[in-house]
Amino acid sequence: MEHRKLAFIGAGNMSRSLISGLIQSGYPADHIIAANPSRPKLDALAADFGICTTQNNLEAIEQAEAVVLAVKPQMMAAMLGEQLAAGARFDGKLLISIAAGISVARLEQMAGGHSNLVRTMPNTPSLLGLGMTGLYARPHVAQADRDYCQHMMEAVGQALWVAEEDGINQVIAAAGSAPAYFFLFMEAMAKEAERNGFSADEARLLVQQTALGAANMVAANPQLSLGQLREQVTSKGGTTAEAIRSFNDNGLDRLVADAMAAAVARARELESQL
Ligand SMILES: NC(=O)c1ccc[n+]([C@@H]2O[C@H](COP(=O)([O-])OP(=O)(O)OC[C@H]3O[C@@H](n4cnc5c(N)ncnc54)[C@H](OP(=O)(O)O)[C@@H]3O)[C@@H](O)[C@H]2O)c1
Ligand code: PRO
Repeated sequence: MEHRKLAFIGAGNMSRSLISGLIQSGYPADHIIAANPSRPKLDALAADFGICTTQNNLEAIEQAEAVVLAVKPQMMAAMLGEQLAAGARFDGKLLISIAAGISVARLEQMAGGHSNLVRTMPNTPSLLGLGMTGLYARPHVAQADRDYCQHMMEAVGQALWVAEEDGINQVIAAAGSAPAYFFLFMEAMAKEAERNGFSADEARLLVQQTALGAANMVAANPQLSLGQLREQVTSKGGTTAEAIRSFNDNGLDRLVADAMAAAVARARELESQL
């Protein structure tokens, strides 16, 4: 992929995930700079990945061709306002937002009218090159800038463009927030395995290896539907059938649909507030 000078404004969890994945994919460390108000996360990024760091956002923005906006949504307006007031110029730069709940129209306002913007929604497995990212851009954004963002997200996992901006909120529900759903499910399983006599380490191993195996089975068998893979485990009159019956009797589909709808509703609410 093209190796533009890339700045991350905000060096938290998601920036770390993306930077780790990018470095693993061969992105040159001296082309990445991260800015953050406090030093510890910057020091860890410099030590772990050899990237450049600064506590001065403006310094990072000035030397970058592409700028990843990676602060919390609630901080975005203030952060961009401060940079503009300090003399930041975004002309000729590509802004890439990873923030939930801020529309491109609103970002454009926050960035002083700069409209070369791509809105993305990655997730934390990008850290391992196993991320899933949704992307959206308005029609005027150049193909070269779209390609750069897509290649960047493909360097840390898989990428999917959405045609309508609200699709980003659906990506949040199905991928951005979703690693946490699987962790929650695994936590519940590990708790029950512990209750049934396994040590914490044993319970984690049982759950972790099974989740890894199941996800890999899905990836390795594109010709099989998720339902077919489930059926392969489910012997007639056997144990799995009883577990699945219990999930269904307790309304698993409804629970999942409600949780995903709640994530979308919150994303839309943030869009209306920020
Ligand atoms: N985490 C995820 O799974 C995920 C997935 C997709 C998208 N996102 C999006 O990614 C963005 C960041 O989320 P996160 O989870 O990485 O949050 P986070 O871990 O809290 O990271 C945010 C970082 O921004 C820094 N920061 C605060 N004010 C700043 C400023 N004025 N200038 C520069 N940096 C500033 C914070 O520094 P201090 O801590 O030192 O104050 C912190 O390191 C959010 O917009 C979120 O919606 C997150
Ligand atoms: N983490 C962010 C949040 O919880 C956005 C998706 C994942 O809002």
